[in-house]
Amino acid sequence: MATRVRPVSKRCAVIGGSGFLGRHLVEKLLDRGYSVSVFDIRQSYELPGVTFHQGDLCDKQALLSALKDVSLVFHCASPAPSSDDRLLFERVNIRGTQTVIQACLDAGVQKLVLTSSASVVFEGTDVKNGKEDLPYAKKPIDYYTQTKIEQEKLVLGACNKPKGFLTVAIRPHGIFGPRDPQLVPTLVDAARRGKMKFIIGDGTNLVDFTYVENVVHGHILAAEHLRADSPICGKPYHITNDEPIRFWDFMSEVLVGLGYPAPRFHLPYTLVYGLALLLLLLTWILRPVMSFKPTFTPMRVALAGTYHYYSCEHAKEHLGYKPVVSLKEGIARTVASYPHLRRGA
Ligand SMILES: NC(=O)C1=CN([C@@H]2O[C@H](COP(=O)(O)OP(=O)(O)OC[C@H]3O[C@@H](n4cnc5c(N)ncnc54)[C@H](O)[C@@H]3O)[C@@H](O)[C@H]2O)C=CC1
Ligand SMILES: CC(C)CCC[C@@H](C)[C@H]1CC[C@H]2C3=C(CC[C@]12C)[C@@]1(C)CCC(=O)C[C@@H]1CC3
Repeated sequence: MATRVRPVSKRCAVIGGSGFLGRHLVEKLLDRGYSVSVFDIRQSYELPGVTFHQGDLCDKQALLSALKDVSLVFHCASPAPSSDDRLLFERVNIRGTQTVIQACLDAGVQKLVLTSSASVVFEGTDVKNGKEDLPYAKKPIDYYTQTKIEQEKLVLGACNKPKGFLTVAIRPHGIFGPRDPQLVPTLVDAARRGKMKFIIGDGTNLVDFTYVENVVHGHILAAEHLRADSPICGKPYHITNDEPIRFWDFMSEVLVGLGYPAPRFHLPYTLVYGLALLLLLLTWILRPVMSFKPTFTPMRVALAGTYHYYSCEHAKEHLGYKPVVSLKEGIARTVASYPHLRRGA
């Protein structure tokens, strides 16, 4: 029997495909008939239809073998924001992204979709219904954000219609869902250590939390709309759930869903932010003798106590984007996916 040959245009690569978002993206791409090449420094699963290439994205030769016969690349690799390691962020997010672009050009890749972040415009002060034309943060709140800005500029700047190399950036915000190693585990860890009794500020600040499948949907729409005659070339797009929620209501729903009490007592924002700065200073001073990671970093306190929600009108208009999973359903699926993090488990 003759084997069915997939068209070349249905072969894509996901750099960072072993991660939380990357794996969800890979699964949806497979559903949609793509064959996928995953490039990552670690291999976290096996799936039929996926070829794994283990390597560091700063290594162009390693990347080139993963990009063979690939016309579309998704770049969603990054060190974890909590690592706060300046040199690592600069190496991977800036120099590594330059290497990714060069490898795409050398391999004849036609489309590059970057996972950026809505945080590229966040400076620790309120952003309400922020659109894509907000300026990049002049004083980025941490090294992660600083290097995500440089990364986005590099990818969007590399868009070159005459060369047939098209790029676009997706800016998600507060991604959550099954298998997320960051949001729910950090929250539950803080709750188990009795640190989730307090609401920072008055608790009315609205923010975006975006269910992972909506973020995946935005990426695939962007890839499929990326053509030389499309207005999306070289542009960033916010992808959110389009349902801003109070930060502390979201935290409470997840905590209560997992059997923990909701935070109740209010603490002034400036006091907690000041304490977080002091704690950060202490970690630097004590680094030669001991190392510890504070739960309440200035970045987390800023995210917990300010408004940060973004408009996804441009994505609706140019990509035909509409969230596919509501916030309520996303929270329910997420809570159900963490039985091992339930209180008493
Ligand atoms: N989680 C969130 O709330 C948000 C995430 N993002 C962005 O989404 C993307 C994916 O994030 P997550 O899935 O949450 O993170 P993750 O940590 O689960 O996945 C990142 C993947 O990148 C890989 N990686 C890191 N350094 C690498 C290197 N040098 N070479 C090859 N692979 C490398 C890791 O092994 C990991 O599998 C990142 O670019 C992140 O900046 C943007 C907005 C919000
Ligand atoms: C201890 C509590 C005050 C907070 C626990 C939850 C936090 C770990 C998360 C709440 C908002 C999240 C968030 C991100 C990481 C996890 C949180 C801080 C990002 C920084 C991830 C990377 C981005 O690009 C932006 C995200 C904004 C929201």
